[in-house]
Amino acid sequence: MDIFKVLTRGASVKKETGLKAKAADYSVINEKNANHKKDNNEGQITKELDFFRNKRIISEVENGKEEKTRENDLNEGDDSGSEDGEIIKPVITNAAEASALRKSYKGNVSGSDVPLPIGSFEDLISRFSFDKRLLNNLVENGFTEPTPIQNECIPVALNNRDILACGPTGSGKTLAFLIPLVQQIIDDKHTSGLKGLIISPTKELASQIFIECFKLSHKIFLEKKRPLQVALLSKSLGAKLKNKVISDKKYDIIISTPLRLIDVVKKEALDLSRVKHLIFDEADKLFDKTFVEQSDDILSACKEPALRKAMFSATIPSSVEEIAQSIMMDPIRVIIGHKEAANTNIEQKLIFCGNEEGKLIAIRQLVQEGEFKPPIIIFLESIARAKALYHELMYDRINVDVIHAERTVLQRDRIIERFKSGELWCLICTDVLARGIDFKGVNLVINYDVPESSQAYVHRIGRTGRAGRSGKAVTFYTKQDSVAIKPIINVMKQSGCEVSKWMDKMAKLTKREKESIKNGKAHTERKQITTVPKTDRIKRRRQQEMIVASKRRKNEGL
Ligand SMILES: Nc1ncnc2c1ncn2[C@@H]1O[C@H](COP(=O)(O)OP(=O)(O)OP(=O)(O)O)[C@@H](O)[C@H]1O
Repeated sequence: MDIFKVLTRGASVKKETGLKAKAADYSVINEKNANHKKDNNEGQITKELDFFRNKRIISEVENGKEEKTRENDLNEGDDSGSEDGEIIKPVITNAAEASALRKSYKGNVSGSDVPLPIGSFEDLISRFSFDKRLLNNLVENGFTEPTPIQNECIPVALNNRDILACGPTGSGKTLAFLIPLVQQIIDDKHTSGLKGLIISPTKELASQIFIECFKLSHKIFLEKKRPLQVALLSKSLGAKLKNKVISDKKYDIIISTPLRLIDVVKKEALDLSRVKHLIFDEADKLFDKTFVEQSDDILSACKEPALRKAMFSATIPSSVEEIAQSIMMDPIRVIIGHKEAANTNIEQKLIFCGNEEGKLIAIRQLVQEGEFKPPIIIFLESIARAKALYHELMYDRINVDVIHAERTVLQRDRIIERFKSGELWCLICTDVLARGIDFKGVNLVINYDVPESSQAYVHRIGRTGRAGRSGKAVTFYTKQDSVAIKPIINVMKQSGCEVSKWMDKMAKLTKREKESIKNGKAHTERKQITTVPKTDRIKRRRQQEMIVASKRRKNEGL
């Protein structure tokens, strides 16, 4: 069967054999690996985020139903602590072992009194009296060995130190801040109220962090057999807090976007004065011009003198480092890999398309050549362009949908769920999904439009090649991208990709060009996306208008 037919196959075909089986089975594309992939992905989909189950969890947490289940769980026995006296020897016991381990994953850790990294999760038991229930939750979720960013950041946080951490996309930064946070809440079980606050730039990412945190704190009880309470600050929870339907003392950890949090704090519905651990995920985004004021407001509302602060991202430009150094107390800086590079599991490629029409032709060529292997994410620079490409690819009968800020939360959730389950093969989006979102099996990322900065590029292509998997990223560029493409070539070089001589020569940025990129002026206005001749477009629009008018007449009973 040719690849184009496979791609344009509708969801109805999948229903015959069941969603999971189909989601797992890209067999037509890679027949050799069919069985292997099927086994892997089936497990992954059931274990991974069943999105509607997650939605239920969010609302059950708000409505308190979850507590009942957890109370029942309590009767199954609390095996926290290490009362059985079993002593597990830490794997990393001295500076020489630490240095060898760091060398193996190109870790650069600096600051005063840097603690030894952990060599395994078991190390935590002997070194930090780690909660066994928490360790069990890690293992039950399939996390048996720490990733490098976790090797380093967990002991730093458990030593109650401020952290500035930078590690590749998809390398496990979420657990690197969640594991010590949950342990610290357990250790602090005698004080009630909000102690841990995690800030994320988007709702989707906040929701993903919440689910991870929820799984990690499963069956963990604090003083008086009270379950550890985690919440996502959703619109409805915000309203309940404002109306005092729920007490703001109820939760131990809250995950939120900046604006929603500030809204609730300003209405005095949530008190941040006792927060002891404040974590900024995607910190460079939260301290750029879009969010810096809100982040500052949050910092001011957290009045606890011993407040521990942590910043995590795959990209930390020097401007953010400066801010971090000014707001943190004697921080430890953890860098895994090269700070300016992308994840080395991603094969990166540039395609010159000449002009805008050339980009559509390039996509069709990828399809023809069998390079368009789902699941695929395509990034564009604006909502209008994302919508336009969606219509073009729909017209080509590709199994595609689009996410951007104008779609409702419900629409966005549904599309993400369909993409995660494998029902939807190609997802078009703006930068709203560029950061943090963990779609595990993405095969290919296409930058239909050159991203506005090297950081945006690293995050966009980081939606593939996650958790040790490999992935591909293709960036289209035209004559008008001659400046904007330069930082991308530099990232490719830093990530160890082969760069031809002419590309290398082209990558050198003048002072003026650097300035124009910094001010977002490297792009000029792009031409509309379409390969359909103007007369055909007018014909299509007229047809559409006639259909709408006919429907309206029918509704009006004419
Ligand atoms: N110790 C571990 N063992 C196995 N898998 C892990 C481990 N830690 C994290 N993962 C998995 O790795 C994937 C990527 O993790 P995560 O989303 O935290 O990456 P990230 O570094 O925050 O990426 P990004 O920079 O894109 O936000 C997730 O699917 C997560 O479940």
